[in-house]
Amino acid sequence: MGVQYMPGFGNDFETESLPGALPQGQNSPQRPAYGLYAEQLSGSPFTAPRGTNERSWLYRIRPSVKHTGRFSAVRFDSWKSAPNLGDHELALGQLRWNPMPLPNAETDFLAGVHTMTTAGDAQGQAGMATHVYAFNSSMVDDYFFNADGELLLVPQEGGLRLKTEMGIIEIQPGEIAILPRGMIFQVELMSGPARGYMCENYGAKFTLPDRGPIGANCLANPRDFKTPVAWYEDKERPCRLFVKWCGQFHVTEIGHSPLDVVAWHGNYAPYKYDLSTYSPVGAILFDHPDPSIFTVLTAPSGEEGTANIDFVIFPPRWMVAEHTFRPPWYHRNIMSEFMGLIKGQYDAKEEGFVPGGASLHNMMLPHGPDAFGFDKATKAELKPVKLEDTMAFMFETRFPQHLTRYAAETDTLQDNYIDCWNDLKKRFNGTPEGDWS
Ligand SMILES: O=C(O)Cc1cc(O)ccc1O
Ligand SMILES: [Fe+2]
Repeated sequence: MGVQYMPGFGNDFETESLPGALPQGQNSPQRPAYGLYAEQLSGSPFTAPRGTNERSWLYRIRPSVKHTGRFSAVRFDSWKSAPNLGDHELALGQLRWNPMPLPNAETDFLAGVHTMTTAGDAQGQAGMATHVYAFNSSMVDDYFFNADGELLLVPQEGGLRLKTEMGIIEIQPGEIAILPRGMIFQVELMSGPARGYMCENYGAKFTLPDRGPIGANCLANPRDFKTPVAWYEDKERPCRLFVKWCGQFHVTEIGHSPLDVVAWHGNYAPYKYDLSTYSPVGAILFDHPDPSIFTVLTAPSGEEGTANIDFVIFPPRWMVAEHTFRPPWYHRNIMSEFMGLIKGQYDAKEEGFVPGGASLHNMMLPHGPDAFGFDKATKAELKPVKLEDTMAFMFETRFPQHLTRYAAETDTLQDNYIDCWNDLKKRFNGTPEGDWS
């Protein structure tokens, strides 16, 4: 039987993998069915307002206290947390990277995560980190949870099977998954090696952006978000649970799998989303709108309209704007923009920004189409054009993004990125027509 999901964003779901395992009418019966233990997992303070109050009730073979023995410190040196300042000497600049190579040595998900940037402060529960991952082996008896934030996974190559406490999620490139803070999970490869991007959100959870005058439909529609049905493994053999907690890693050895939730109900749960179900709304007469029209998920910061993180995509779409420079305009931004490319080409950078690669346009640093893209767009015949077979994305944050030493020193860093604007020539010649040759 394939993996099954329940549709909806932030619903109050209920699911059981054995008949009658989920109590009805109450959360904490004296003796739950099947001898299960009842346990609450709180994703918000008890007293959070209804709209942001998140918790689930899990009915499991063992309570979570049995899934942690004594902890000991362990290191994953390539996974960094904010604040992580001053560990490299690369000067400020607009930056771009080639794809992280797939590893030769056996590497699992935890070892394959390499942090590119950190922003804000994990302990202050504000900010984020951007990571790239590449790995070639599945976690077998190892499990993990991240107390520092929820994880947004964006595969670029290779499918992932995310076995979580609350069910199994399978994602391919073009899909994303969100694993809530504290959720225990294991990552398996579905076929070959995997590469992709991950955003770690230290702040308030991702939610759907308000649509304002767009109305009740389009952009990311709630029914296209999928939460897995309950699934468990009753596995008794030596296992390890790794934990990331305030930027440090710890491990505890247990004699069984912690993925033992037979039934659950609630609204704190992992989910996936297929980016091809995003219904973009854009310019149908003239001008290039702000990229916020392509926001899939937003993680608010407490200040209205000022996201801790916006997750934005640049999906296939028609370009029809008249008398308009159609690609992104030149830009300086108080928000900091980390971009990746899942497939195809990005219209502002047809060369150099390749699938699996990344770019960083940090707070107030100018960016925009390269000279080739500018030339092409200013000379283009403005008939309807479809941007096809493409999917770029952006993790945009209100906080400046600080490079890790890995990002600053890796061989994949392009040393000539800023040359892409070299050939933008002066067009001003004192005449109203300008020099558009
Ligand atoms: O290409 C970028 O860096 C992101 C971006 C996209 C867009 O549509 C408008 C401005 C902008 O910076
Ligand atoms: Fe920008």
